[in-house]
Parts: sequence; C-alpha cells; structure tokens
Amino acid sequence: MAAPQISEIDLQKKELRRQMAERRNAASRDMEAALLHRLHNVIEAQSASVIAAVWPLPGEIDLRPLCFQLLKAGRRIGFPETPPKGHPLLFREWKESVPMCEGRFGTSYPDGPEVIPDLVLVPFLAFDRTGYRLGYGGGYYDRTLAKLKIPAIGYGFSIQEMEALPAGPYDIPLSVIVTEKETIKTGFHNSKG
Ligand SMILES: Nc1nc2c(c(=O)[nH]1)N(C=O)[C@@H](CNc1ccc(C(=O)N[C@@H](CCC(=O)O)C(=O)O)cc1)CN2
Ligand SMILES: Nc1ncnc2c1ncn2[C@@H]1O[C@H](COP(=O)(O)OP(=O)(O)OP(=O)(O)O)[C@@H](O)[C@H]1O
Repeated sequence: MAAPQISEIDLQKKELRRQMAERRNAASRDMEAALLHRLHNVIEAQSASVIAAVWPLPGEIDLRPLCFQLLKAGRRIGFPETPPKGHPLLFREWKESVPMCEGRFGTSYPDGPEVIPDLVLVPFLAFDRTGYRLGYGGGYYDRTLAKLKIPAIGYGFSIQEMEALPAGPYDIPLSVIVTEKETIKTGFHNSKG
C-alpha cells in the first residue's frame, strides 16, 4: 500500500504546533480575561444571530464565560461536533442546561439540534497578520469555512503571532484576529458569491 502523502508544509506545521502549544500554555489568566473582553466587544458590534464557539480542549482559552454573556444578550450559540477527518464541522445548539456528549479527539459537543452559524470563532495555535492560522491539523475549519462562507474571527494570545505562516492551497484566511492586545482586520471577507 502507498504511504500517505505528507507535504513539506504539513511537516513545518507539525513542529510549529508543538512550540506554539507551549507558548499558549504559558499565558496568564489576566491575558485570557483581557482577550475575552476584547472579543466580546468585537462580537457585540456585529449583527450575527448564531455564533459558533468551541468547548475548550485542555490548555485552550475557555470561551464559556463569553458564551454565557452572549446567550443572555439574546444571541444563539453553536459548538462543533467533530466528524471523521475530511469532513466539515457540524454545529449543535448550546444552552446552559444542555448535556454534553463526548466526541472525537477529546472534544465535547452539545446534545442539541443542528444550527447553521453566521459567525464563527476560530481557535488557533499560531496566526500571522494576513489571517493565516495554524490549528490542530485536522483541516476542519478550512473545510467548514469553504462550505459556510461566513466571517471567521480568530482568537488567541499576541505571543502566538508569527511573521508568516506556511499557507497551503486550502487555507482560508481569518477576517479578524483578536488578541489580548489588539484587534487585527485582515481585509479578507469569506462571503458568498
Ligand atoms: N476546543 C476545540 N474544539 C475543536 C477544535 C479545536 O481546535 N478546539 N477543532 C479544530 O479544528 C476541531 C477538532 N479538531 C481537532 C483536530 C485534530 C486533533 C488531533 O489530531 N489531535 C491529536 C493531537 C494533536 C497534537 O497535539 O498535535 C490527537 O488527539 O492525537 C484534535 C482536534 C473541532 N473542535
Ligand atoms: N477544503 C479542503 N479540501 C481538501 N483538503 C483540505 C481542505 N482543507 C484542508 N485540507 C487538508 O487538511 C490537512 C490539514 O489542514 P491544516 O494543516 O490547514 O489544518 P488546521 O487548520 O491546522 O486544522 P483545524 O482547522 O482542524 O484546526 C492538510 O493536509 C490540508 O491540505
């Protein structure tokens, strides 16, 4: 059987993931609070009614306090269910009382109906100023953004910035990147048509 094809870009990304997870894990609670505050203000200025967030994996930024605030303000929240690799994410509606189910790769998703978000919050291990990001390597967000054509707001710490990330042919840039220090508009619009 032929060996799976691993490109040079995929190998560079693997090493970066390891380094950047270490940096992210060194961030303080104050940095996380500042980031959530900034993210809240950015989302408040947008009219999206269904916002896709994530249930945190170990070491990740916890968006749940922000999700509670958004729910109270009348927005709806979806969390991703992780399908087999090669497929886009599916989002299920989350409310305070909804039980969570165990999904692939240690992820958790709500036991709720499917929702189609109109704005998606995207975690990353690293980003650059043109809007390219490095995730866990599933290619899930690129496939999801290719399908949904909705704006993507990436969020993470300023120490996760890279001069330039290796961009593969399927990488879709983020429209906005929010760190604890600044809000970067990349000029990229992932819209229909
Ligand atoms: N909280 C959260 N949920 C999320 C994501 C995320 O980044 N954060 N995802 C973003 O796409 C999707 C899940 N994506 C994932 C893709 C690959 C692996 C994975 O291959 N994990 C390896 C080790 C990864 C590593 O540390 O190198 C494993 O579990 O063996 C995990 C999650 C959807 N849900
Ligand atoms: N729309 C797509 N169609 C086909 N292959 C894709 C698509 N999007 C991504 N891929 C492939 O999936 C693999 C993983 O992609 P990548 O390294 O960009 O993941 P990631 O952005 O780090 O992960 P995630 O989005 O899950 O956080 C790569 O080999 C990439 O070429």
